[in-house]
Amino acid sequence: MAVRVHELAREFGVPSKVVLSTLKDMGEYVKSASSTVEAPVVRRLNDEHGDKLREMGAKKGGAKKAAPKKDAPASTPAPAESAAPSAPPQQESVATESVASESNAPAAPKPGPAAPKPGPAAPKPGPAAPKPGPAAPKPPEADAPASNAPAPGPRPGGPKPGGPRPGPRSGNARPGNNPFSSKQGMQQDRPPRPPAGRGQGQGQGDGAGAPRPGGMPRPNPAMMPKRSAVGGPDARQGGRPGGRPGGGRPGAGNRPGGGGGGAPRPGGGGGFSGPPGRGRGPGGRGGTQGAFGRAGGPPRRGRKSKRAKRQEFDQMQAPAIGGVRVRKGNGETVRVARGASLTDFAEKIGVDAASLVQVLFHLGEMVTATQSVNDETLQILGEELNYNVEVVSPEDEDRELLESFSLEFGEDEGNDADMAPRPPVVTVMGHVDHGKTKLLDALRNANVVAKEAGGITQSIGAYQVTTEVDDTERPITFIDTPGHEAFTAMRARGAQATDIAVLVVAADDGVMPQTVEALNHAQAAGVPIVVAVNKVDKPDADPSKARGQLTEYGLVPEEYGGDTMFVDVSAKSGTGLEQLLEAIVLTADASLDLRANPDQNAEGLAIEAHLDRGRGPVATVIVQRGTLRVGDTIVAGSAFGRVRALLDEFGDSIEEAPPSRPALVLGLTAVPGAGDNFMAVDDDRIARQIAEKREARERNAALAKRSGRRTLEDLMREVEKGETTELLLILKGDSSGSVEALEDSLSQIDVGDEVDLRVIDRGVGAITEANVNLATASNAVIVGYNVRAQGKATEMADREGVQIKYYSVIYQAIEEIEAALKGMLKPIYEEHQLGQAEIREIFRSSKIGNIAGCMVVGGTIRRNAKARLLRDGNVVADNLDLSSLRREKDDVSEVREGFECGLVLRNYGDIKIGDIVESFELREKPRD
Ligand SMILES: Nc1nc2c(ncn2[C@@H]2O[C@H](COP(=O)(O)OP(=O)(O)OP(=O)(O)O)[C@@H](O)[C@H]2O)c(=O)[nH]1
Repeated sequence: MAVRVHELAREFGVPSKVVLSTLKDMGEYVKSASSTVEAPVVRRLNDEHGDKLREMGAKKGGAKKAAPKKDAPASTPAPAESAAPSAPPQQESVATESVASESNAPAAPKPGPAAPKPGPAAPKPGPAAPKPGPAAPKPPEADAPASNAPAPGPRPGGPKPGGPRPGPRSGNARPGNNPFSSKQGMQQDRPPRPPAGRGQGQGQGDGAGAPRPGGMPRPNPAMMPKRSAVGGPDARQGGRPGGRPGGGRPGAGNRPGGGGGGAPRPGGGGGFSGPPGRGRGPGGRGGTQGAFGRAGGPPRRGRKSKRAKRQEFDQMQAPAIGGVRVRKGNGETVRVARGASLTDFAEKIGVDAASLVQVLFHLGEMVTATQSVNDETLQILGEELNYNVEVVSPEDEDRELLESFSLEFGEDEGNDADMAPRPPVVTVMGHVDHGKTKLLDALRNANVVAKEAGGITQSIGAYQVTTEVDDTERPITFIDTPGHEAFTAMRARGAQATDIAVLVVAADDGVMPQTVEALNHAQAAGVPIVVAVNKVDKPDADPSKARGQLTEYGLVPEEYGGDTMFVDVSAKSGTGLEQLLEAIVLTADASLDLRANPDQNAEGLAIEAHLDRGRGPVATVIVQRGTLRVGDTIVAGSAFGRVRALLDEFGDSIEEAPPSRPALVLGLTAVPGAGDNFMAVDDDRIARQIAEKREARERNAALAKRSGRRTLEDLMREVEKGETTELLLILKGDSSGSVEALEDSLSQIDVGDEVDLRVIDRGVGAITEANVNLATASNAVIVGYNVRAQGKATEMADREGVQIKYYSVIYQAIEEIEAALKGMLKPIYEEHQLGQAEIREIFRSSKIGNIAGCMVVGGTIRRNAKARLLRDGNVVADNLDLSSLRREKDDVSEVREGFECGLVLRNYGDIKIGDIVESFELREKPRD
């Protein structure tokens, strides 16, 4: 990645001290000629001073230093000619351009910024004459590469064929000369290697004509017969002994000394060819010669331990990608959990995670070893390493886990004859304040009153009501958490509890943004919708407006010839409720086949769960198939236990819960999450094992997430650079549903890319010391939703300066957090003009510099404001300060139009009569 100063100096053909001083001028502190310079600095050096340095080099000792480069083509003309007739002229141009291309080379591997900056010569295929410098010393070998000349290799030092990123991502569209391509850098299917052996094929055809430099260490015979190829073996060799420490990691086509190959080495190794006769140091990372080993010379013939030899052999087997050696697979399938980190993947394929980080870096992606990476990245990495990566979703994983116990979730047992009808499960959604809660209450109460006078329902998260349709009692299950947040959160977990959605639209308000959101969610889930036009009791109610509006979203009322049932209701006065229930039943009958096998082990979903002081973990489940009975052993997410009691929405004990029946379950060992599936199993042990495995998996996932968290130092660095600001939150709530709903809503807050919000932990129950601990460590804010801090947590939070915010209304929490995020945005300043003064006279003072005698020609000149100097309408100096502003002999803070004044621009003396001094202020602009 980095190159040493003296190597840079050699490259430019100037003494090291020239490079040193140039670097110093650039503000880079570099100690000595052997200090290393990082890739971005090399790039800057090249960009800003490259030409100058090369010129100097050419003048000074051009013949001496630059000679190898310029001479090289001359020393290899024969091969080039024989290889490709067009080569000679091209070689010349390559030779002359090589410097230019080199100048970009160091930047090449840097994926982001470098990508869009294709080196001028980069795309030019110049296979025959890559970095000729090192080639010169070994002309006899030149013929070998010559035979490779036509190979489409990247031009040396031109390793930026559009940047690495697009390459791998675009699959086949990878540029042909992409040194990172699996077809190039790592290919295994290379043609047999000509006996000429060493010195040929600098990775990838690029090195043709550029034999291995004399000093290329250790032409280890062991590596010779293996892997054939144009560039193949050399690519490997390049990475091994030829590599340079750190920056070395030369690899396929990257051997710097060997002609720069594709020069994908970040930091410039590829661009700055090593001195002829000098190996580029011992192997890249992991090279057996020690990353900081000898700087060249003849190979040492010292004894090697068996282990070292073994390692070396392994290294030889390992192809290199952009200079990184990673053992490649043979197309094996590797299963990786979704969101796995490189460490996880590395473990699976038995390589070092750090090398995968590097490979990805070369592929244009910057991730840490423990950071979770997306599916696409895993696939790309797999492709590059010749593995067939199968990303396994948590659902798949869970399915497999259950399969390992010969269990299956989600399928009814038996055949058609075993199926019995089940009631529909309904979720009520709609815009805020349109009356969802009131409607749910009204439905519940109306039904209760009708049935058993005095029965008071408890909120267990769901309830069942009955209605009579065609003389039959038809039960309907309502999920009592209104709003689509919970619905979506569950869907995100692959759980779908809802059969039908009731979309509540207030007749006086019509369709609103969340109405549309809700209907989109329902439609996306393929859930039929019944529209409840609510608040029809209101004088300004206009039920037909909602009908008309919803038609535009594909919900056409039956009365308009569509197939969506619209019912006018008033949750307040109770009108239309029976019709609504009927509409639900009819819609279910018309569009769904709601049947389940009641005679099997129960399966379903946990829709709510919390920790009850007296009763321990309690969960509301909705049975989807089978029948849940007291005494059953169940596993729900990572909780398990034997059902101690089942309660219905009246708080009454029930013995069993058939399909679609919501029930409160007591007896679990832990609180499951909303949306977790549950199933009854025959054996306690199985339940425990499944729960434990799930818990371990969750823990690992959480750990991976946490370790991927940026450290405070990272954060500070980023803030300093003005890159991102992040707000970390820990959410605690009274139930898993509310926590999930809150998290889901928070994730939808959008304040642009500058600021990030991340929930690093969440849970049900009081805020504990452990929460405060985590918040302290990660500088997070704790949000308590309907919960309080427990024990010493408050004290500890005060001591540690951890902020705890309490809320009992979700929207308030969201609003405040959104405001906080906006507060974290850097202020936007806008310029505000104050006035202009014309310089009429200049007084020179040896003490305070040039004093401008001015006339304020417009507005006001203010001392504490900023100033700029205009000459003939052009800005000649900006962002200046006034060190003094005087009227007559008095210091003043401002001078208005029409008055004369004397002013001094701080640290700026280049003023002329007739110049205009403009005074302006930067005012903070409130964000919308
Ligand atoms: N006049 C009238 N007012 C109603 C009706 N239904 C609900 N309201 C009122 O509308 C307001 C909002 O009702 P909620 O049930 O809280 O609405 P919501 O959709 O659940 O609101 P959020 O929970 O905030 O999303 C309350 O003041 C209700 O009393 C109705 O049918 N007629």
